[in-house]
Amino acid sequence: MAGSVPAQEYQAAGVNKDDVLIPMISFAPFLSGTPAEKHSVAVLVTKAFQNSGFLYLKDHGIPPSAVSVIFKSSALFFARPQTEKDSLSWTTPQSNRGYVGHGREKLTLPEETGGIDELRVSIPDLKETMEIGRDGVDGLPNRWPDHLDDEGKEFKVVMQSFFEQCKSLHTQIMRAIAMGMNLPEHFFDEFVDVGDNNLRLLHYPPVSKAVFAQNPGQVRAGEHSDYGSITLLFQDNRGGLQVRSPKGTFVDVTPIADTIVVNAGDLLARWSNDTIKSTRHRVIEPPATVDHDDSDMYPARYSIAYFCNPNQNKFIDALPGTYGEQMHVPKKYDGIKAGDYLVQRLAATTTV
Ligand SMILES: O=C(O)CCC(=O)C(=O)O
Ligand SMILES: [Fe+2]
Repeated sequence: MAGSVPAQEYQAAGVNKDDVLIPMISFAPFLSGTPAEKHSVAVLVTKAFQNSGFLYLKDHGIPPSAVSVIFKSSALFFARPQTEKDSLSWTTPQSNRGYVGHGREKLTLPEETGGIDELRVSIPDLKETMEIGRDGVDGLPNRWPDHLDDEGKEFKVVMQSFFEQCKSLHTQIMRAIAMGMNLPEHFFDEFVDVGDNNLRLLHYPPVSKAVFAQNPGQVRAGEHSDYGSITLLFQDNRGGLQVRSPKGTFVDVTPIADTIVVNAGDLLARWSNDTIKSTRHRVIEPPATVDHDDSDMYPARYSIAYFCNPNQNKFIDALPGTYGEQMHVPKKYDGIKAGDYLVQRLAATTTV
């Protein structure tokens, strides 16, 4: 494009190992740059989704102060007595809202779901989560702690506000993908405007090092891919997130301050006729290099995942330009309603 800014200017090293390239991309030029700058960033973002399925996003418009408020509020929530958390329990995959206690979810690969109950008992994920959905959906209330105390009221306010900020960023990133795929910039707007997204607060409690020594298969969160369009992941500085490389090794997605790890989910991969990759990832005990203390416990880890989805009622069928006789590329999947797809996937990993 004439006058366009070289793409490299917005891209710095993130992770580059074992054929996994996770670029660091500054989003500011997309949000407020010239049309040429915007286009350059859109191409970079789309390439990252097509290449490793992962990228680090900086200058994304969500202020660090807002993120730190959410982490604080999340830590306060998980510090509540177990009985209070249990009173806000997650109920069904359709609702996907509420508190999920330790060991209740076991993230797995699709081919493993037959043995989910046995797996959950033998090597449960070492985590607890709080799931927050779009507010105001008939019959599917969020499990807010606002009736408990002032801290619970505050929790509701800050989470609602963060939910909206992340929802806007989802729309912007989908606009970047649309441009990068030579679709009209606002192509996806009508697919994501409802905000059928899911804000998941994660707490991986401190865990004895012996647990990992005794169970070679033990992880903090099992290997899986995400289900929806994209995930916005905010991590603390503890580490442990890894993606699976094409070589089959696991590569650390090292925490980088003030960035969001953004990855594509299975539904976006399907929508793109697999031109975009939904890459498997997991959370292990942090890499040995970080772990030089003498304690026999690994400290806690907190993270926040905002799972973005197309509107539940939207029919997701292969995107224009991703298949066709002229390209000699067949359409790989039947169309499916977004809500049906997501409920099927959630039902496979969690017990009611
Ligand atoms: O905690 C993390 O860093 C990742 C969690 C995750 O991948 C998930 O919940 O889908
Ligand atoms: Fe994930």
